[in-house]
Amino acid sequence: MDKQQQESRSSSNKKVDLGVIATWVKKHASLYEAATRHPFIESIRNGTVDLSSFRRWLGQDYIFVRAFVPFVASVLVKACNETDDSSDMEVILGGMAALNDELAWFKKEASKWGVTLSAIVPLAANVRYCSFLKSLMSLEVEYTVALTAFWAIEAVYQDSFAYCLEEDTETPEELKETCYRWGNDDFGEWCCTLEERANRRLQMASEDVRKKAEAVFLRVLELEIEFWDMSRVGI
Ligand SMILES: Cc1ncc(CNC=O)c(N)n1
Repeated sequence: MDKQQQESRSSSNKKVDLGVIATWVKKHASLYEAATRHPFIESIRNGTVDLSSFRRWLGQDYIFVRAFVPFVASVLVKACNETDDSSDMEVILGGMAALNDELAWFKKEASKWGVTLSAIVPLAANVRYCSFLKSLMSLEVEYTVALTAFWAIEAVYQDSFAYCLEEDTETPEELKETCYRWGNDDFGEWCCTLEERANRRLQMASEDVRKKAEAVFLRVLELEIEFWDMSRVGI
């Protein structure tokens, strides 16, 4: 193999290694950072978090997760119908199983913080996010697009809460369990697997579907930022 061939080969290998999603995260780094290093997350990490903000986030997130379950179920149905590879189904099913524990955890955590879940009224940003999830459940939304959204939604939480658990942070002891729920290494690895599954689909997708998936990724980041913003609304 001559030198030129080697170079083109190594540069194309590099592209494959990076993956479509990693190139998007790089390309939209400032929006990604705004979603994963939000002032609410920074305040947990440096210990200045206002506990009424935390309570508000907790109640709103319970409502979100209840809407998230049927969305994930719709991704699972699409995987079963459309993919040639059963690994996707297994990864998605793992995510669904975790949501079962998560709903129980929210109830336990809410009672610890004196938050009455049955009395929570969804705020505007939450309503917007939940209707976005609903729109993604449509049969017209391609599996690859829905899978990318699923990855993005999970990755923002994983990245944000793992950041609060890094060494030499001031995260309050009583919030560590919450951070650990999404910031733990197993969830991190599961998110990487989900990213790989999404990358695989994106790579074989048409330009049109890839464009739609990128737009959905950006919309998820915006909605996550608005969701974190909600914690700051004074009541
Ligand atoms: C607003 C929002 N985004 C992502 C997650 C994480 N996924 C499931 O728990 C979440 N709980 N809430």
